[in-house]
Amino acid sequence: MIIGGDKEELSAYLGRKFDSTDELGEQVRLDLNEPHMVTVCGKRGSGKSHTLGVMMEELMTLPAQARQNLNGLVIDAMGIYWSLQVQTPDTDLLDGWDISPREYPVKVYYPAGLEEQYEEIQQYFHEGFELYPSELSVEDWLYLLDIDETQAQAGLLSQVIEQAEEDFGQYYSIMDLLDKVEASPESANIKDALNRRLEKAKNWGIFSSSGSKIEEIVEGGEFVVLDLSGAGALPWNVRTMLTGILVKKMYNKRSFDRSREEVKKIKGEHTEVNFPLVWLFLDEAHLFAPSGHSEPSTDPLVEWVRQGRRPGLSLVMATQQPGALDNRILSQCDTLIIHRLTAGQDSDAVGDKISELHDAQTISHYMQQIPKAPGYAYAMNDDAETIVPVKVRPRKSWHAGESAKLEEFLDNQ
Ligand SMILES: Nc1ncnc2c1ncn2[C@@H]1O[C@H](COP(=O)(O)OP(=O)(O)OP(=O)(O)O)[C@@H](O)[C@H]1O
Repeated sequence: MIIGGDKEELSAYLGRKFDSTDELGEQVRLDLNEPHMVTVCGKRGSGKSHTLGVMMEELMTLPAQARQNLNGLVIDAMGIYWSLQVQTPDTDLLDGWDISPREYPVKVYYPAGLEEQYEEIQQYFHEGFELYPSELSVEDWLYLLDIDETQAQAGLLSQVIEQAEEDFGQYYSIMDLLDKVEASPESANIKDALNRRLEKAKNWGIFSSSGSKIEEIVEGGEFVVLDLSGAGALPWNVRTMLTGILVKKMYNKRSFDRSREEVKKIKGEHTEVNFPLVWLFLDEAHLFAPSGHSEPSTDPLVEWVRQGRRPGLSLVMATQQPGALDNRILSQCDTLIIHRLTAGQDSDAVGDKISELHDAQTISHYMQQIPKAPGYAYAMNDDAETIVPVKVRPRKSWHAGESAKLEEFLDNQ
């Protein structure tokens, strides 16, 4: 069966149906033809990141003509999806699934200024990305540098940004801002305080002039992993800011391109995609769009899930805590993959969503039936009348989300 569609060649092999016996049943596939907003949820260790990895693998095996018009983009805050490039060593797990180990041609980007830290592992981490400081508004900077707008530093920051824009247009660096601070007639205390904060921002490695601009990395036919784990250097608010900027840019570019395609269609002319359709993957989504307070990525993500279908934008998110996710996002999701959840706020959030289905039981009913082992889930789609029990297939590539064990470091391993 294909959840949410009917074209097998444009669908993802997610896994096989399970029931109360040990036998697995028919294939369960997910539609990839239309844009979808997918939430994968479940408690720690239930198999969410693994399921995201399976969907990434499936996107990369779509027919070539489909693939060249889409981009798969993983915002990888945990630094675990680079391992799609390595085939799984757990070949025993593949028995009975009719699949073989595989490596995938993924391009991994890291913050350009952190090149040295990534040197040892550059076989799998290919290229740096960078952002111009001018991509951020004065308000963004105040937020990132943790400066209150009533502080004197805020006034100085806004002045130096204005001066840098006058002198260099959009092409100024943090060094230029530091020079302007130095030349300012402000008191030494205020200048020192702002300098310290700007120096810190320089060390994040994203305001470098040696990498690719983030919008240049989203190309048709490519599968891109943006490693925001940043060798531990990127504070969380920088990750959410970067995500917000990137999501907003992709949304704007793709929306405009869709209008162009529609005009061509009306004129009966052949259309080609300029900016590709995007499947965006986001793990730990509740940290990027939390309920209760707003992060810089919240509004761009809400807009993406609300308006993304027309321009062909999809989102696959994973979260341990669906109850902590902005509920404008959960309510716009058309597809849910529910791994094992514990009772409480998170089950309730998902329970509300599945109660929209005609024949659904309560969430606690499903959680009583689900096996304890990782990889079991229930899948539902707004258009389907049912909720489907599925054992997610094993990964063909290496899953890097496993816990580090001491035994790995013993000589005889
Ligand atoms: N469908 C599956 N088949 C086989 N093994 C699986 C499957 N799903 C998950 N696993 C294994 O279970 C373990 C936990 O999976 P995973 O890392 O995806 O959990 P998670 O829910 O993302 O956890 P966390 O919330 O801690 O990130 C891993 O060792 C993974 O290889």
